[in-house]
Amino acid sequence: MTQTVGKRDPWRPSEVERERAAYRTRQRRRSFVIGAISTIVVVAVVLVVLVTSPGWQRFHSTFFDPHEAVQSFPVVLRGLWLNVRVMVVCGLAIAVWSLLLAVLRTLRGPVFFPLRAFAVVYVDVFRGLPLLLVVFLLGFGVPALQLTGLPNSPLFWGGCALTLSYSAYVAEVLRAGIESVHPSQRAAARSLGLSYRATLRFVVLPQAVRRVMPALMNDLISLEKDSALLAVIGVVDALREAQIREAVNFNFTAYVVAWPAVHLPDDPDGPFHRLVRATARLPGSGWTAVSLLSLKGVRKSFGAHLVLADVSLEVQEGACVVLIGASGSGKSTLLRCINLLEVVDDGVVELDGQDITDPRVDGDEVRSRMGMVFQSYNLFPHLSVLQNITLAPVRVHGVPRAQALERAHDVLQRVGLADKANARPDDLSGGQQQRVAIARAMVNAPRLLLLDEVTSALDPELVGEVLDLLQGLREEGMTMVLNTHEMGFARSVADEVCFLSDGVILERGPAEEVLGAPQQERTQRFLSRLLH
Ligand SMILES: Nc1ncnc2c1ncn2[C@@H]1O[C@H](COP(=O)(O)OP(=O)(O)OP(=O)(O)O)[C@@H](O)[C@H]1O
Repeated sequence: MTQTVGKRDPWRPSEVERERAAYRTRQRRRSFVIGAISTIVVVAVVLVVLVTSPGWQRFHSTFFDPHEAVQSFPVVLRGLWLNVRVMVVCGLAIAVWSLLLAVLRTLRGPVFFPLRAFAVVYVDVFRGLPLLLVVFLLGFGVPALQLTGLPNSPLFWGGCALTLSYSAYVAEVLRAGIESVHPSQRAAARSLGLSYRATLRFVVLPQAVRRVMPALMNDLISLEKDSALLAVIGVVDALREAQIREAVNFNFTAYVVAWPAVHLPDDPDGPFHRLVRATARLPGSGWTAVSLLSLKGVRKSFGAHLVLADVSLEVQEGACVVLIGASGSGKSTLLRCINLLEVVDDGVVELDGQDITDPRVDGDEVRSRMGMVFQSYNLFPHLSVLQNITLAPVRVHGVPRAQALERAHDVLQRVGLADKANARPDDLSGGQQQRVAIARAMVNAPRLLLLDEVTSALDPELVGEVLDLLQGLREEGMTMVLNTHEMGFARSVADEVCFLSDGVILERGPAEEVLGAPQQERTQRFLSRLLH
């Protein structure tokens, strides 16, 4: 346990760090002020040039003179208003339809083949057809069929043409965004118990949309400009009005759019301790060893590559089991199978006596009872530390937001990062990010904590802070299964060490036995390689 009484708190920012942060804030403010002043100056210059130009009177009377107005609204502006309405309504329809197409295209597995195929064909067909042709076909073709029940308005069909055509392009942009989000983000969300839909909504899409925003803005501006094409089927928009007025020979619509510190808890009766004890140990003063997790004959392969051949393991309530083994021996795969992030080919995984590999079991619910921490943290970069931690409690467990925030502050305090609640993950050091990831996995007091090489992405000096934290959890009785290459850490936390080789647990036992006096020749070789 780290003792901080009488010493500088190592997790609090130093004077130098505070000064650097203040300097960065001052720089940001200065850039903002310079940017704002430059913008105002440029806009003012453009306005002065416009208003003092020789053609200003004609320009003004064309667009703003009330004598040119129909129904007290200047006709060109009336056309522009139509453009804006088309853009808003079509924009919304395109957003919904293209998102659906993009998601359909990213579905995997043979069950979704027809939906995926539909989306592929749709996108290819509509991207191949000239927009003008679609406008003609729908704007003239459908009303000509005189089908009962369908509107005859060219504006309606023109809007449909824009929506159908643009959705194909926007769907591809969104798909690129969705696929650009690293799979580890999905794994992290699923490990928190978020359903496929919730993962898409709260983790994948916010990041995807942010990345493709510039491309989406291009499409929105193009949509505004292309709404002028509806003139060919008799819709009188701003450009058409302007042509009728013989006033301008530039695309007014486009112009308008362009303006427009690890403190291990000092208070063992504090809320965090109680939370952990309540779930990690059985009630009463005594410690009753109960098998929380049980693996029987687990088998997993990727294609022809057999990774787990036959793994059986019992993890007692409150125990810490450490998996060791050569790189590629299947340690991470085993953790992912326990967390149902991978589907086992054969065998049984039981949590609290329930067979969680049964296909009828709700995987999201099972995952929400476990916490998983990943080697590369897998924090959600678009959310603050606090939002990362409260996402699962609020969205999966239905905890009221205020209560979730309170819990989040508790765990942040616990991992020594109370002052980083509003920071973004990218603004934290590796060790701090990993502590946030542990806080995120801990916030719902999981029955079981899975830790996948949580220190291997860290600099040696940052490793200590994470190991201290895990050591503290271990002492509080949290049930943990972890894999690590840190043999010192394994020795200090493990109740049992399992050596994985060739898809099986080749040797297991108390840390001092397996690490100190291994029986198997392969374990001896592995350990001696680590030491030299
Ligand atoms: N999704 C996947 N598709 C195909 N092969 C995979 C996949 N995930 C893991 N593997 C393979 O399974 C084997 C075991 O990988 P795993 O990550 O479980 O090993 P590990 O023991 O955790 O290794 P390390 O200590 O290097 O992290 C490796 O050969 C890896 O290439």
